[in-house]
Amino acid sequence: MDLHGAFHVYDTTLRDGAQQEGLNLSVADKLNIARQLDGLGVGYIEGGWPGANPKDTEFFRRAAEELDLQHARLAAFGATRRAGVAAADDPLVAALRDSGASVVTLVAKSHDRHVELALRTTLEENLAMVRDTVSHLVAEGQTVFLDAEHFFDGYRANRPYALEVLRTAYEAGAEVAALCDTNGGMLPTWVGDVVGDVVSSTGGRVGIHCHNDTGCAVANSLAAVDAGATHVQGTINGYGERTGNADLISVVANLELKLDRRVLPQGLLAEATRIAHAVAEVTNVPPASRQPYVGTSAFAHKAGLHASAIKVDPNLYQHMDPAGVGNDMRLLVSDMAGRASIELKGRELGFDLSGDRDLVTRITERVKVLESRGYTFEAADASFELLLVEEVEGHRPSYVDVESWRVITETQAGPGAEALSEATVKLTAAGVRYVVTGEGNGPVNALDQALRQAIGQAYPEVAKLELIDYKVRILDQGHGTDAITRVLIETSDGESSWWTVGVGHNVVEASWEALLDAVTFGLRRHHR
Ligand SMILES: CC(=O)SCCNC(=O)CCNC(=O)[C@H](O)C(C)(C)COP(=O)(O)OP(=O)(O)OC[C@H]1O[C@@H](n2cnc3c(N)ncnc32)[C@H](O)[C@@H]1OP(=O)(O)O
Ligand SMILES: CC(=O)C(=O)O
Repeated sequence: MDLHGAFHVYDTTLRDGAQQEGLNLSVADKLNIARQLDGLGVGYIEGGWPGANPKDTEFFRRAAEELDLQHARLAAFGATRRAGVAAADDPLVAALRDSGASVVTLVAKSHDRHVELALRTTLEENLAMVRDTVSHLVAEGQTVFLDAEHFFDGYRANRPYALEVLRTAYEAGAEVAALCDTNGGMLPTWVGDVVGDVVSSTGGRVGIHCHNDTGCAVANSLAAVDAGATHVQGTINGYGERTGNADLISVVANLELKLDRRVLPQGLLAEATRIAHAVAEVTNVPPASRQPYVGTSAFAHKAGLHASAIKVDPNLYQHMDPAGVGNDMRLLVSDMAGRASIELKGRELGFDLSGDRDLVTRITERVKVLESRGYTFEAADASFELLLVEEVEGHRPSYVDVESWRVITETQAGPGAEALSEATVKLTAAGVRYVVTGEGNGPVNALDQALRQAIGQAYPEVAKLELIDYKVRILDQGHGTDAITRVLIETSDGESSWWTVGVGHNVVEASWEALLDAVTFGLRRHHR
């Protein structure tokens, strides 16, 4: 498939995505993301604006040396020459020319008001800026795309001029004119009408670049493609200025899976979930669980009625097979579960509960009662698994017999003195009684230390377990310090992680319950 011919999938995560508030990428981050994007099979990776800042200039230098792209071409982004300056003499145009990128995407004004107010030049000079810059770079051997900024607003204000900017670019050698909904205010039918007119009026290749200010960036991009655009821009996870750009994975998945258009190399869409999450790791922006296609909740089912139909055929409550984008179906257990949810969750965890209606009913009812007391099993799979094992095997998995625990917090007198907690745990493990004291900077930390030191003497594998996240939620607000507290704990053994839950009037008591579940689950996993 000729990715650069039939249809352009153009990623701007490293340029417009990096314009998102709170997102800051180093050169190494950008190189890492570029490799991920190439793994997804996009046709173009816009790497940034060389010449605008040292980091982007450095990115293009290192990309030329270090990136071995299999699918994508690297694009350098920049603006048309300044008014009144020859393109060859404009330092920012020179930086694009010398970037080593084979493609340059030039942002140009196409809205008459912007030309006059922002550029403070004449409409004629703006056309000359477009013409000179495109032809200069084409003459230097680069492929040039034009990003027509504020195109849709400009088209409404002065259609002949907006079209004239595009025609000028095409005549100077631009291969694509991407129509930008820069302020993100468009709706799909409006975009479709304008793109259709541009395609028939200019005969040039049209692209689309949408922002998400109306929540329609993906829909607007699809409307543009439907109307004849053959170049679509977007970003991974929809990063971008303000409310972001079109989420490129949603756009591409819709094109491939719903509209039957091949826009990525065969098989690579199945990498989408992994890549979206890998990019989120680099950007350090937590991935949105409800993100279409690739979110962890995208194929998660909570309602009992859904699960009972899914038991017959998952497609009854799913718009597609999650494997198509590398995602997984998940069953959530909560007070909204019915027997089918429990049965399916059991299957997911390796238990066949299908033949025992009473058992499934008992587990379902127990979950509902516990959830009414504040437990949440959809967020604590490991605690649910222990409950399941207890019901199936008739006893709760246990490696220790806890006799007692206590914790005190002490503050020494004097300026700057910090509170220190000390916990004592008494338990029997593998037939031996242990009395162990642990210290920590808080009561839960001290308890965690004491518990793991005590168990660790009988089961050294506990040393691998690490508490990696801890969440506390007060459940019945209004009761002040008498409220019920729910604690969720995430624990890792270095290979995977799991969540456990504890509930109590006392935050330390709730934490202890979640800690004990966490260690029990870890040991059970190790011994299996
Ligand atoms: C719609 C978009 O998101 S486009 C991408 C925008 N991205 C960025 O702005 C990030 C990178 N930008 C930068 O680092 C800086 O703004 C630079 C290096 C490009 C320019 O910095 P400065 O020279 O300090 O100018 P400043 O940012 O204040 O203003 C932009 C200048 O570019 C001009 N300009 C804006 N759009 C264009 C254009 N399409 N073609 C040519 N010139 C343009 C403006 O008129 C202004 O000119 P002036 O300095 O004569 O007033
Ligand atoms: C070019 C660009 O990012 C925009 O117009 O939104």
